[in-house]
Amino acid sequence: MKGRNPFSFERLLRSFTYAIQGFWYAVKTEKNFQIHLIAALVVSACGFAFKLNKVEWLFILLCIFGMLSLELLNSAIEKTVDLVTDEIRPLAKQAKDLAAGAVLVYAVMTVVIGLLIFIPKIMVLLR
Ligand SMILES: Nc1ncnc2c1ncn2[C@@H]1O[C@H](COP(=O)(O)OP(=O)(O)OP(=O)(O)O)[C@@H](O)[C@H]1O
Repeated sequence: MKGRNPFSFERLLRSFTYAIQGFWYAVKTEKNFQIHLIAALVVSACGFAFKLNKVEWLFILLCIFGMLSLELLNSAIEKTVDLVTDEIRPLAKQAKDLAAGAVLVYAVMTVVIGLLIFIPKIMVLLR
């Protein structure tokens, strides 16, 4: 059937375009996402400055891209909740706070990984 092929190149390209639009919307409008992007750039610069090895880069990349992805999902959940209701409702609060909790849990992990990787290198510099 015409237009129904799930593997068509146009369909794939269209989905990719929508994803880029979502990413760009977050870059332009979402304050927390902008903060995470700046943090990602700073951490990457530190990674190059401290000449991280391949395994350290893998962990840093997982932290950076995982954090950015979760932040996008969190924003999507916030928008969905706002779409469903503009009234104060306990379920709306729970949904938003749970999504924010997911970001927090991952953020704690990224901070711990960042400290484990960078603190020994900073100590060597300070010796
Ligand atoms: N419709 C709602 N009903 C009940 N509580 C809500 C509702 N919308 C938001 N809240 C709660 O109010 C608090 C602030 O929500 P808000 O959406 O302003 O989040 P925020 O952290 O300021 O997010 P951002 O600044 O990223 O938009 C959160 O605890 C959230 O769960």
